Parts: sequence; C-alpha cells; structure tokens
Amino acid sequence: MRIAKEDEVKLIGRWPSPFVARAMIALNLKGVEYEYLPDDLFNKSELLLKSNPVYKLVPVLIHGDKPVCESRIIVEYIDQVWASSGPSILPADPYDRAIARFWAAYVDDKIAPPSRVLAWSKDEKSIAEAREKLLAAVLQLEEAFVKCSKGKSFFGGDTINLVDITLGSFLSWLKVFEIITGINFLDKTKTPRLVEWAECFRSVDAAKEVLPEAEKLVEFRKFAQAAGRVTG
Ligand SMILES: N[C@@H](CCC(=O)N[C@@H](CS)C(=O)NCC(=O)O)C(=O)O
Repeated sequence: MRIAKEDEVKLIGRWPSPFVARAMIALNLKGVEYEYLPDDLFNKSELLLKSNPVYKLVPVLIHGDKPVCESRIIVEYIDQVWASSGPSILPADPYDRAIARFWAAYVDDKIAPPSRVLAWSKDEKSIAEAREKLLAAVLQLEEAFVKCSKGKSFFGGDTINLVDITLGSFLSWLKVFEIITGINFLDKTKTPRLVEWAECFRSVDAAKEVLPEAEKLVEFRKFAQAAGRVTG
C-alpha cells in the first residue's frame, strides 16, 4: 500500500550518533517505515539546515513536511503519533512519566557531555575529569535502575521506555571508552544491575539492528581525529 505524502517519515541522521540511534530505536519499536537520509556534518544538506535552522543538528524526523528536532522530543513524538502500535515508550501514569523524563534528562546532562570529551578531546586533564564524571553518573544510574525497574529487566519494567532508549543509545560508545581507556564504565562489581540491563537492551530487536559495533566506532573515531573531522 502506498503511504500518503503527509504520512511519509524521513530521518536525517549519521550512523555514529547515539542521538540518531534513539529515533531509530523508537521507530523500530513502533514498526514505523521510514526513509533514512544520512547527512554529512561537515557539509550539511540544505534539508538539514532548513529543517533544524536553530541547532543544525541531527537527528531530525520529518513527518510529512513537518520537521521535529531534538532526540528525546522525537522519541516522545513517535510514541504519541503511533500510540496504538507497539509498546508505549512513555509510562501512562503521570508520576512514572515525570520520573522517566527526569532520568532521561539526567542522561543528557551527565552522560552526554563527558562522553563527548572522551570521544574527541586530546587534553589529558579534560579526559581525566570526564572519566570521573562518567563513572559518577553511571553509579547514580545504577541506583535509579534499581528503583525504576522494580526487579524487572528494563527501566520501563518489562518493556523499554524513554530512559532505556536515552541511555541505551550510548552503549556502543561506552564500549569504545572501555577500549580506549581500559576502564569498565559498566562494571560487574560496581554496577551489576546495569551490566545485566545492557545485555537485555542490546538483545531487544529494535535496538540490536541500530547500535553500531564498538570496533567500527573505534575505527571511525581514529579516522575522524586524523582527518580533523571532529564533531559533537
Ligand atoms: N541535543 C541533541 C544533540 C544532537 C547532536 O549533538 N547531534 C550531533 C551528532 S551526534 C550533530 O548533529 N553534530 C553536528 C554539529 O555539531 O555540527 C539531540 O538530543 O538531538
């Protein structure tokens, strides 16, 4: 069946981006067909500049002719538009929903910034600080997981929710940081529940096909650094 123009879904992205992975996981969970439009962040397309004129960042979801920007907002948009397909990404209960949004925001405040430093900085002092910040944030998230999951596999309980997607999108990069620093940011002794969670998250079909292999990211990082093509 042909999809009407106003229902067409496109996603502007780039494969190494954890933020783009979030949108892809949500689309997969809901079984939404979409066209993937890879962008070159050193030569941004007219479509990207027009669709996200404020930040000029990927991902951008284009639904019909309407652009939606910012990965967590995109995930929530997908959950609401395709509410009747697949599992709910946002909890139904207003309090649980507020808590999920709190921890998803925490991931962007406390995991994303040190991850950027570890991925791209060459400054030893900044790298050392980022390592500590990332370790502290992961410990805090272990505690949050114990409370939110209530003994189940995911932050969302039996199915993945906004927090699972927001944090899970960083799993491949966390592996990269382990490879390059020798530190296990998810650690069987210090964060045993998150180690189990990561295993479960990676095995969810919607995420499995999206999360890049860490080795491929390590190569990408090497190439990008050598070529001076370093971005956020
Ligand atoms: N807060 C944004 C972050 C998105 C972001 O940082 N995207 C990066 C790719 S990982 C980007 O587009 N970088 C291009 C640039 O910095 O010019 C979101 O959640 O969508």
